[in-house]
Amino acid sequence: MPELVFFSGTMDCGKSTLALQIQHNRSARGLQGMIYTRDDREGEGKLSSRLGLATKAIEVADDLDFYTHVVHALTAGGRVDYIIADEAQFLTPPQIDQLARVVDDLEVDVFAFGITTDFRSKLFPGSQRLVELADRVEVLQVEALCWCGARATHNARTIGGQMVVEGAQVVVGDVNRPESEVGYEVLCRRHHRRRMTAARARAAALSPDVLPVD
Ligand SMILES: Nc1ncnc2c1ncn2[C@@H]1O[C@H](COP(=O)(O)OP(=O)(O)O)[C@@H](O)[C@H]1O
Ligand SMILES: Cc1cn([C@H]2C[C@H](O)[C@@H](COP(=O)(O)O)O2)c(=O)[nH]c1=O
Repeated sequence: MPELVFFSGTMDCGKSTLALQIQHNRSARGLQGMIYTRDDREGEGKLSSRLGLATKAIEVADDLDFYTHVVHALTAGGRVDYIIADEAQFLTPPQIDQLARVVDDLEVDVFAFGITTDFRSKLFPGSQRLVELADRVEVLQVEALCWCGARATHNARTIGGQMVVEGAQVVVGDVNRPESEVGYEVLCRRHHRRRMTAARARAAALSPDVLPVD
Protein backbone atom coordinates (compact mmCIF):
# COMPACT_ATOMS: atom_id res chain seq x y z
CA MET A 1 0.00 0.00 0.00
CA PRO A 2 1.39 3.44 -0.82
CA GLU A 3 1.94 5.65 2.19
CA LEU A 4 2.29 9.26 3.27
CA VAL A 5 5.22 9.22 5.71
CA PHE A 6 6.35 12.23 7.73
CA PHE A 7 10.00 12.01 8.81
CA SER A 8 10.27 14.52 11.58
CA GLY A 9 12.85 15.83 14.01
CA THR A 10 14.67 18.94 15.11
CA MET A 11 16.91 20.92 12.81
CA ASP A 12 20.24 19.21 12.06
CA CYS A 13 19.10 15.67 12.87
CA GLY A 14 19.70 14.24 9.37
CA LYS A 15 16.33 14.63 7.62
CA SER A 16 17.73 15.87 4.31
CA THR A 17 20.48 13.23 4.44
CA LEU A 18 17.82 10.53 4.81
CA ALA A 19 15.81 12.08 1.95
CA LEU A 20 18.91 11.85 -0.27
CA GLN A 21 19.55 8.25 0.81
CA ILE A 22 15.96 7.22 0.02
CA GLN A 23 16.29 8.92 -3.36
CA HIS A 24 19.63 7.18 -4.03
CA ASN A 25 18.43 3.70 -3.05
CA ARG A 26 15.24 3.92 -5.09
CA SER A 27 16.80 5.42 -8.19
CA ALA A 28 19.55 2.77 -8.01
CA ARG A 29 16.76 0.21 -8.51
CA GLY A 30 15.32 2.03 -11.51
CA LEU A 31 12.48 3.78 -9.68
CA GLN A 32 11.68 7.36 -10.66
CA GLY A 33 10.88 10.01 -8.13
CA MET A 34 9.90 13.65 -8.08
CA ILE A 35 11.91 15.69 -5.59
CA TYR A 36 10.43 18.85 -4.12
CA THR A 37 11.73 21.37 -1.64
CA ARG A 38 11.03 24.87 -0.43
CA ASP A 39 13.54 27.46 0.84
CA ASP A 40 16.52 25.15 1.26
CA ARG A 41 19.44 27.03 2.90
CA GLU A 42 21.65 26.34 -0.14
CA GLY A 43 19.28 28.15 -2.49
CA GLU A 44 16.41 27.67 -4.88
CA GLY A 45 15.78 24.29 -6.50
CA LYS A 46 18.16 22.36 -4.25
CA LEU A 47 17.79 19.68 -1.62
CA SER A 48 20.99 19.79 0.44
CA SER A 49 22.38 18.00 3.46
CA ARG A 50 25.06 19.28 5.86
CA LEU A 51 27.08 16.19 4.95
CA GLY A 52 27.78 17.91 1.64
CA LEU A 53 25.43 15.97 -0.62
CA ALA A 54 22.80 17.76 -2.67
CA THR A 55 20.42 17.10 -5.53
CA LYS A 56 18.26 19.18 -7.83
CA ALA A 57 14.69 19.63 -6.68
CA ILE A 58 11.51 21.36 -7.78
CA GLU A 59 11.11 24.59 -5.80
CA VAL A 60 7.60 24.73 -4.35
CA ALA A 61 5.66 27.99 -4.26
CA ASP A 62 2.37 28.56 -2.40
CA ASP A 63 0.40 28.14 -5.63
CA LEU A 64 1.91 24.78 -6.64
CA ASP A 65 -0.76 22.07 -6.61
CA PHE A 66 1.06 18.77 -6.00
CA TYR A 67 -1.79 16.63 -7.31
CA THR A 68 -2.08 18.57 -10.59
CA HIS A 69 1.70 18.69 -10.95
CA VAL A 70 2.03 14.92 -10.65
CA VAL A 71 -0.97 14.28 -12.92
CA HIS A 72 0.66 16.52 -15.58
CA ALA A 73 3.92 14.59 -15.28
CA LEU A 74 2.05 11.29 -15.71
CA THR A 75 -0.10 12.45 -18.62
CA ALA A 76 3.06 13.75 -20.35
CA GLY A 77 4.24 10.13 -20.35
CA GLY A 78 6.48 10.35 -17.27
CA ARG A 79 6.75 7.75 -14.55
CA VAL A 80 6.34 8.72 -10.92
CA ASP A 81 7.07 5.95 -8.41
CA TYR A 82 7.57 8.12 -5.34
CA ILE A 83 7.70 11.70 -4.14
CA ILE A 84 10.14 13.33 -1.75
CA ALA A 85 9.20 16.66 -0.16
CA ASP A 86 11.90 18.29 1.97
CA GLU A 87 11.39 21.31 4.26
CA ALA A 88 7.78 20.16 4.44
CA GLN A 89 7.12 22.47 7.40
CA PHE A 90 7.02 25.32 4.85
CA LEU A 91 4.23 23.72 2.77
CA THR A 92 0.67 24.99 3.17
CA PRO A 93 -2.01 22.74 4.74
CA PRO A 94 -3.84 22.44 1.36
CA GLN A 95 -0.57 21.23 -0.19
CA ILE A 96 -0.36 18.48 2.44
CA ASP A 97 -3.93 17.48 1.54
CA GLN A 98 -2.81 17.32 -2.12
CA LEU A 99 0.08 15.02 -1.14
CA ALA A 100 -2.37 12.73 0.67
CA ARG A 101 -4.50 12.68 -2.48
CA VAL A 102 -1.44 11.72 -4.55
CA VAL A 103 -0.99 8.69 -2.25
CA ASP A 104 -4.66 7.66 -2.25
CA ASP A 105 -5.74 8.41 -5.83
CA LEU A 106 -2.49 7.97 -7.78
CA GLU A 107 -1.02 5.25 -5.53
CA VAL A 108 2.35 6.95 -5.24
CA ASP A 109 4.46 6.86 -2.03
CA VAL A 110 5.10 10.28 -0.51
CA PHE A 111 8.02 10.86 1.88
CA ALA A 112 7.89 14.26 3.59
CA PHE A 113 10.73 15.60 5.74
CA GLY A 114 10.52 18.54 8.11
CA ILE A 115 10.71 20.05 11.55
CA THR A 116 7.50 19.89 13.54
CA THR A 117 7.73 23.03 15.66
CA ASP A 118 9.13 26.51 15.25
CA PHE A 119 11.43 28.54 17.51
CA ARG A 120 8.52 29.20 19.91
CA SER A 121 7.74 25.46 20.02
CA LYS A 122 4.52 26.04 18.06
CA LEU A 123 3.52 23.74 15.22
CA PHE A 124 4.16 24.88 11.66
CA PRO A 125 0.78 24.70 9.84
CA GLY A 126 2.22 22.28 7.23
CA SER A 127 3.65 20.01 9.92
CA GLN A 128 0.39 20.07 11.85
CA ARG A 129 -1.47 18.89 8.76
CA LEU A 130 1.14 16.18 8.19
CA VAL A 131 0.70 14.89 11.73
CA GLU A 132 -3.06 14.87 11.10
CA LEU A 133 -2.89 13.06 7.75
CA ALA A 134 0.27 10.92 7.62
CA ASP A 135 0.03 7.14 7.65
CA ARG A 136 3.19 7.19 9.76
CA VAL A 137 5.24 9.81 11.59
CA GLU A 138 8.84 8.65 11.91
CA VAL A 139 11.23 10.27 14.36
CA LEU A 140 14.81 10.10 13.11
CA GLN A 141 17.13 7.67 14.89
CA VAL A 142 20.25 9.85 14.99
CA GLU A 143 19.37 12.26 17.73
CA ALA A 144 20.64 15.81 17.76
CA LEU A 145 21.89 16.78 21.22
CA CYS A 146 21.38 19.77 23.48
CA TRP A 147 24.56 21.37 24.87
CA CYS A 148 23.81 19.51 28.17
CA GLY A 149 23.98 16.12 26.42
CA ALA A 150 20.24 15.36 26.55
CA ARG A 151 18.31 14.60 23.39
CA ALA A 152 17.44 17.83 21.59
CA THR A 153 13.70 18.08 21.02
CA HIS A 154 13.24 21.81 20.39
CA ASN A 155 14.57 24.45 18.01
CA ALA A 156 15.72 27.80 19.41
CA ARG A 157 16.32 30.94 17.35
CA THR A 158 19.28 32.92 18.61
CA ILE A 159 20.57 36.44 18.15
CA GLY A 160 23.96 37.11 19.67
CA GLY A 161 23.75 33.71 21.32
CA GLN A 162 20.55 34.65 23.17
CA MET A 163 17.30 32.82 22.50
CA VAL A 164 14.52 35.02 21.08
CA VAL A 165 10.79 34.31 21.17
CA GLU A 166 9.48 37.13 19.00
CA GLY A 167 9.64 37.31 15.22
CA ALA A 168 8.37 35.85 11.97
CA GLN A 169 7.70 32.12 11.96
CA VAL A 170 9.80 31.61 8.84
CA VAL A 171 13.41 32.82 8.79
CA VAL A 172 15.63 30.55 6.71
CA GLY A 173 18.89 29.91 8.55
CA ASP A 174 21.29 27.42 10.06
CA VAL A 175 22.73 26.09 13.31
CA ASN A 176 26.33 26.82 14.35
CA ARG A 177 26.37 30.35 12.96
CA PRO A 178 28.67 32.99 14.48
CA GLU A 179 27.07 34.51 17.57
CA SER A 180 26.70 37.89 15.86
CA GLU A 181 24.24 36.42 13.31
CA VAL A 182 20.65 35.22 13.59
CA GLY A 183 20.91 31.47 13.93
CA TYR A 184 19.38 28.38 15.42
CA GLU A 185 20.34 26.00 18.21
CA VAL A 186 18.72 22.71 19.15
CA LEU A 187 17.92 22.29 22.84
CA CYS A 188 16.21 19.84 25.17
CA ARG A 189 12.80 21.01 26.45
CA ARG A 190 14.15 21.95 29.87
CA HIS A 191 16.70 24.33 28.40
CA HIS A 192 14.32 25.62 25.71
CA ARG A 193 11.82 26.53 28.46
CA ARG A 194 14.57 28.31 30.42
CA ARG A 195 15.97 29.95 27.26
CA MET A 196 19.33 28.51 28.26
CA THR A 197 21.43 28.40 25.11
CA ALA A 198 25.02 27.14 25.06
CA ALA A 199 26.29 30.74 25.11
CA ARG A 200 24.16 31.62 28.14
CA ALA A 201 25.20 28.45 29.94
CA ARG A 202 28.86 29.30 29.28
CA ALA A 203 28.37 32.86 30.53
CA ALA A 204 26.58 31.62 33.67
CA ALA A 205 29.39 29.16 34.39
CA LEU A 206 31.95 31.98 34.14
CA SER A 207 29.92 34.47 36.18
CA PRO A 208 31.46 35.39 39.57
CA ASP A 209 27.92 35.07 41.02
CA VAL A 210 28.08 31.31 40.75
CA LEU A 211 31.66 30.90 42.01
CA PRO A 212 32.07 29.58 45.55
CA VAL A 213 32.70 32.42 48.04
CA ASP A 214 35.09 31.93 50.98
N1 LIG B 1 31.28 16.82 9.57
C1 LIG B 1 30.34 15.91 9.81
N2 LIG B 1 30.68 14.62 10.05
C2 LIG B 1 29.73 13.69 10.28
N3 LIG B 1 28.43 13.94 10.31
C3 LIG B 1 28.04 15.19 10.08
C4 LIG B 1 28.95 16.24 9.81
N4 LIG B 1 28.26 17.38 9.63
C5 LIG B 1 26.95 17.04 9.77
N5 LIG B 1 26.83 15.72 10.04
C6 LIG B 1 25.60 14.96 10.27
O1 LIG B 1 24.59 15.51 9.49
C7 LIG B 1 23.43 15.75 10.28
C8 LIG B 1 22.67 16.90 9.68
O2 LIG B 1 22.14 16.42 8.46
P1 LIG B 1 21.07 17.23 7.61
O3 LIG B 1 20.51 16.21 6.65
O4 LIG B 1 21.67 18.44 7.04
O5 LIG B 1 20.01 17.60 8.77
P2 LIG B 1 18.53 18.18 8.70
O6 LIG B 1 18.04 18.08 7.28
O7 LIG B 1 17.74 17.34 9.67
O8 LIG B 1 18.62 19.59 9.20
C9 LIG B 1 23.99 16.02 11.67
O9 LIG B 1 23.07 15.68 12.70
C10 LIG B 1 25.17 15.04 11.72
O10 LIG B 1 24.73 13.75 12.10
C1 LIG C 1 13.00 26.62 14.07
C2 LIG C 1 12.76 27.36 12.79
C3 LIG C 1 13.46 27.05 11.65
N1 LIG C 1 13.23 27.72 10.52
C4 LIG C 1 13.99 27.40 9.30
C5 LIG C 1 15.49 27.37 9.45
C6 LIG C 1 15.92 26.43 8.35
O1 LIG C 1 16.03 27.19 7.15
C7 LIG C 1 14.74 25.46 8.24
C8 LIG C 1 15.00 24.11 8.88
O2 LIG C 1 15.94 23.43 8.10
P1 LIG C 1 16.66 22.05 8.58
O3 LIG C 1 17.07 21.44 7.29
O4 LIG C 1 15.66 21.24 9.33
O5 LIG C 1 17.82 22.45 9.44
O6 LIG C 1 13.65 26.08 8.91
C9 LIG C 1 12.27 28.72 10.47
O7 LIG C 1 12.04 29.33 9.42
N2 LIG C 1 11.58 29.04 11.59
C10 LIG C 1 11.79 28.40 12.76
O8 LIG C 1 11.12 28.74 13.75
